[in-house]
Amino acid sequence: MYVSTKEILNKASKEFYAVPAFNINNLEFLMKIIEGAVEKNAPVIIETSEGAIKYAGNGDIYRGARLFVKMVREFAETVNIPIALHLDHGKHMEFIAAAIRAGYSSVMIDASHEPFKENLKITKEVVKWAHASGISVEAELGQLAGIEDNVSAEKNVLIDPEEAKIFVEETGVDFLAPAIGTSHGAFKFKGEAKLDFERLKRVKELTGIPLVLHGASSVPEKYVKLAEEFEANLGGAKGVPAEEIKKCVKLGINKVNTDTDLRIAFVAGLRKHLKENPKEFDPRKYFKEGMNFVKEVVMDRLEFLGAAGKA
Ligand SMILES: O=C(COP(=O)(O)O)N(O)CCCCO
Ligand code: NA
Ligand SMILES: [Zn+2]
Repeated sequence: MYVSTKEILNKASKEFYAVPAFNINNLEFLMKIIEGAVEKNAPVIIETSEGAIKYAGNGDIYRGARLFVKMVREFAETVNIPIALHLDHGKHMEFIAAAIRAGYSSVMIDASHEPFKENLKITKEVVKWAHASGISVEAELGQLAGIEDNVSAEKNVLIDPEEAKIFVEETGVDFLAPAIGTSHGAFKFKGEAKLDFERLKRVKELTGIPLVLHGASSVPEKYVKLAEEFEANLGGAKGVPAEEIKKCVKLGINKVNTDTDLRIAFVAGLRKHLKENPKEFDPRKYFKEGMNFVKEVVMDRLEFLGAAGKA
């Protein structure tokens, strides 16, 4: 079923589990995410960045958004698990407009780089606009950047729980992404992962709404090593250990954004298959191994987040 993201996340928030939000840019990743979620009988959120929409629409934003809605709806309407489609890191109004018009389940307005008052103002407007079309909204407070030696980067990027309370009350936003020390991509921490759990706990207590963890890829050793065996150069790649993410779920994280792990899993399989099958030129064959690794990551994440069996 194609459902609202709010429906999926409110249930997760009540029962203290989390649902992964997997980024896609193409059919292949979408196929394996859905396959994995069906096998785990789990809800799943598909998300696309502005870049993915530009890529799919070959520069035509509305066409790209529409294409993803049609692809995801086609899968959702033929399987028995709840599936939502979310615009990730909506920063420009034309993408938010296209996502709302195309029929996305939810949109993120990411104005976290703006000062608090400005972020609040912009988010409040987008909430009014999206809610008028029955679409839920995610926003971000604080900025995604690692914690170096337990103090946040000079820009004080971690979320302020008191500000979060005001922000949620004033904007009516449906879910919130608190910056607690993670960052995007494959090189998240210099030393060990450092997340500010106390801060997360406070934000949940003061806002009481579903929370989103960005930069939540674990960068599993298994796929990094395999990719490097086949000439990839991912030295220094480091993610958030699953145990740390599970602690975040216990403290109120309900949506866990995952992009990098799928990319690394896929490229490991692709590199391996191409190297081992120099005669192969059928994409349905040489994409297979990487697609199967994507499915492995999907199923493992659905399991450890507690979403398995919750469809
Ligand atoms: O928060 C995340 C997931 O971040 P990651 O998968 O890199 O940990 N996203 O919003 C996905 C898009 C960011 C680029 O990767
Ligand atoms: Na998002
Ligand atoms: Zn993110």
